[in-house]
Amino acid sequence: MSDIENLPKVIMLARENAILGNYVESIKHYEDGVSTINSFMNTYAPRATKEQWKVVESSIQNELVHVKEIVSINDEFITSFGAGPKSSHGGGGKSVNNNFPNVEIVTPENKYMMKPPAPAPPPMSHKPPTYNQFRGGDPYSNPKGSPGQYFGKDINGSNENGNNFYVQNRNPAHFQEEKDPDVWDPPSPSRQNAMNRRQGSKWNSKNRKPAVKRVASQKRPPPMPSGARPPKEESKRKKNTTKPWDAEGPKKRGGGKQKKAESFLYHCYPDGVGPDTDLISMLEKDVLDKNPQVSFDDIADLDDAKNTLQEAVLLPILMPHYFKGIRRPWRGVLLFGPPGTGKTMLAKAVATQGKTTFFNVSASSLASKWRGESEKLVRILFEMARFYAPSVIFIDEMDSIASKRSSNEHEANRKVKSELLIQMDGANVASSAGGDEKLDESERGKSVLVLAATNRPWDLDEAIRRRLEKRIYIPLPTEEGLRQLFKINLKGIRGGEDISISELLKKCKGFSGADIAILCREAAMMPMRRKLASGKVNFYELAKMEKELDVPIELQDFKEALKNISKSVSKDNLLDYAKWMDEFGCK
Ligand SMILES: Nc1ncnc2c1ncn2[C@@H]1O[C@H](COP(=O)(O)OP(=O)(O)OP(=O)(O)O)[C@@H](O)[C@H]1O
Repeated sequence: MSDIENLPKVIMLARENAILGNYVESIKHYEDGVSTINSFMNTYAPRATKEQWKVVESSIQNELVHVKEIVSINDEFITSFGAGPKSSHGGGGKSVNNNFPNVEIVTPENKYMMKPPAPAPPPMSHKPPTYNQFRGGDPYSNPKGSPGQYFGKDINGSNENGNNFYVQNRNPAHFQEEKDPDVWDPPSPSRQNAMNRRQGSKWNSKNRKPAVKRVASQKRPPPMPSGARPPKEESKRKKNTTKPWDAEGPKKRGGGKQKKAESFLYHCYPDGVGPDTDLISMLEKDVLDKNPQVSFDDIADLDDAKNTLQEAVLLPILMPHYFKGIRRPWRGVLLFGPPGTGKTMLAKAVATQGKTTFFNVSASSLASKWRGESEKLVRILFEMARFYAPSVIFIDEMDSIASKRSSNEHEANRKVKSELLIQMDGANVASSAGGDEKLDESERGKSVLVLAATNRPWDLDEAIRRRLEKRIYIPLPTEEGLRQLFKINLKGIRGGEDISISELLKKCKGFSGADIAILCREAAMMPMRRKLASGKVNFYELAKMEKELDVPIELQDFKEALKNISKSVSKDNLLDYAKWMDEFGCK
């Protein structure tokens, strides 16, 4: 616990060191902070607060990424100007640069002898501080985008004289004669690299080559954005599909460095920093579900759907040679049906059983939260899925991003939809009709399956519908299904002798799996509610009676609970599903 209490102090040190240019120290403190949060989340943190801790962790990670970015750009700058040892790591740097013999470099000692620098040109990039600095921002102010601004309004990046250490020590503007502010220099190699990093993301549509289906003879396209540094030897190696979160993996392969290269982020950017670091980190953190842990046995009923999914996902992985040509794996599978019938559980079970990497994407969050970046996000998502293949990309609420096209549709929506179509066409390495014959051994079985779910299949865009080749109806549970649902939900809970399942089944006709789960939860709380309603105890006294309240659930409890709960799917709704199933569904 004491570690977590020290967290604010650690982060404060990390920020202060970043501002003072002591990046090694800063990174060390940030990493300490992140690991403190992680171990706290895994041990003491109350369940209810975990989401909030994740947010805190993510924002600290972001700051860490930016500090690393500054270090990397500084190193690059220093290398290209031959400025000797890597001063960006916290050292002072030389006062004279041998490549620029007539030009003094500003140090804290000689800074007041310098001429005021040329006014800064208009900012090109709205984001990281390093760009302003490379563009010759005014070092005697705290420029927009300085580390001070970057690390929070309450922290300024200045020393006691009001000057910004970082900018003073590293700004190329100081190395130059006074210039016409309206005339910009051509970018230096290092500046050009920096610009390319931001602008040259391969996921930006204008930089992107048209999606091409890969065949065996074509190797994976180079993942690095143009202009960024070439990947180090480690990441150039043949793709390793061992999951990075596999605890045994790195040990077997001998160390943390390799583990890094196996993550998609480090695969794209060997030093962990690049224009799309934020998006990749977000996807790795929020969308990549490392451990869905749902088995088919946890799911009641739905035998047909289970068999179809096993055939669609598991068999192609197990028998890749059989699933080629006309038997090639499905490109996409749609699970449709009323809400709360187990579609998400099925998708997770498929991923768990197939030991595939599971990407759990909620379409609405993809469309709204990342508006503007959604299209790029889709591209990175599929690229990441290919990297971690075999993978399952589960897109819940598919209708919300892939609804029918209309003339007054928002441009952003249209773009996301088109991107989805392009990516689905190229998603499955083994799905191209002719190319799969040429696939080499390592590519076989490394498929990416798009598994989509919707409660409104009739709203889907036709082109998307066509790519979801297998469309499986997930209906309300049958009577046997309801029986299994009670069994699953009441596992580990004592039931009174008087509970008649057949009586309950009659009352629960038309209930979904989610309705049954809620009913069982309500019934299990009834003894506690009765005690409270008797008026004999208050909340505090109740809290001391935990053992006394843990009594078997009785039929009466279910009857009481049924007064508060009713089915959530209407008959009309069921007719709509049946109609759509007749027209477009697969048996
Ligand atoms: N067949 C089932 N077997 C076991 N539990 C089920 C089943 N169907 C639903 N449930 C229960 O309902 C909850 C919701 O299920 P799930 O999220 O898979 O439904 P869904 O069909 O994806 O719903 P939605 O369409 O609203 O997203 C589960 O957490 C589980 O408790």
